[in-house]
Amino acid sequence: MNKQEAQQRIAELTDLLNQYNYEYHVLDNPSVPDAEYDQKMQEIRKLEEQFPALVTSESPTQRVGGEPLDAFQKVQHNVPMLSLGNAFGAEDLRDFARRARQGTDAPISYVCELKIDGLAVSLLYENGRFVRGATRGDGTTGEDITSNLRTIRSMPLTIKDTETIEVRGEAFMPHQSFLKLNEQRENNDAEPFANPRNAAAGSLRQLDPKIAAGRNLDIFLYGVGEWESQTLSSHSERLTYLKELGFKTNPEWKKCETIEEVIEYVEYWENERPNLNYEIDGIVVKVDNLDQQDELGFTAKSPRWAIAYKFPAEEVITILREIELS
Ligand SMILES: NC(=O)c1c(N)nc(OC2CCCC2)nc1O[C@@H]1CCC[C@@H]1O
Repeated sequence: MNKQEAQQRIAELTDLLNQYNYEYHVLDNPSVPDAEYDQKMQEIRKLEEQFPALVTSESPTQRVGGEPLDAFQKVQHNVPMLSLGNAFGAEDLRDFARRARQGTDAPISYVCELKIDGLAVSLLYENGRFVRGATRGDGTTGEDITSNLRTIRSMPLTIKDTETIEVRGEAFMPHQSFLKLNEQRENNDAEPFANPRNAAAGSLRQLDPKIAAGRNLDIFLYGVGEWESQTLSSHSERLTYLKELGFKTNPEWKKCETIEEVIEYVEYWENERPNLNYEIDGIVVKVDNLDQQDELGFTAKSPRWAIAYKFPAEEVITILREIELS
């Protein structure tokens, strides 16, 4: 096979393997057996060994980077990554709705999302390629953890939209991965992680991407920061668009026309929470219409158009789950 043919075959394999990866890690619905995925990964690795000049950063072989970093670079968030005010009961949610109604004339509809208990991250794509990943940090300055975020299999290395778009979400460690990791750590006399959030944060702060690659991290995307075109008019349309682009969005989000509907959603998930295979610490409630979000604006550190309804701490349930699995 000459270089030209190898380049053609590498491109074919890259598209195929990225599709298989998407089906397995985002749709949870693989169309080919693992053996076929492994066989094609073997084939592209061999071709890239024969023709090193043909290796591109989008190749599925490049998910797990090379050398460990010496330190993380700082990243400035041009659009601040804000935190959320809290609500602890239905009345707090009704107060939130009352305040929102004072800030805008049109009727308000909401979007409710499970509040994933992980690490808020920012993913920057340029010309359809993942170019930089960062932690939220203090909201304006985060750390560049691109090489670690690349290792999250459910995160696409390329998307079909070629404009500059910064996507935001929560990186997390699913329960099964957390329990398995702590089992390994205890077998190696290492300190177990207290909870999946700490485990995810600790994994993404490793300077060696090979360590993060072994931690079975996952990610749900829930918003955008910088975006060249900003043509959509609601948050729910954004969630739909992110899914179309191939991002993993949490399937449980719901558009609610009234705050009473929001309260029903919150009560449902307070009961349903133990049946999830990842940690949530509440529900995020957002005003859906983006113009209304702009009208409502922000306080010093959080939006007036969003609030976090907090569930009581889940330590007890986590311990019970460990007992049940041991
Ligand atoms: N953890 C989450 O699942 C989550 C979410 N589903 N949606 C948002 O929306 C942002 C947008 C404006 C302010 C918060 N934030 C979330 O988590 C935040 C990020 C920073 C602090 C919280 O963890």
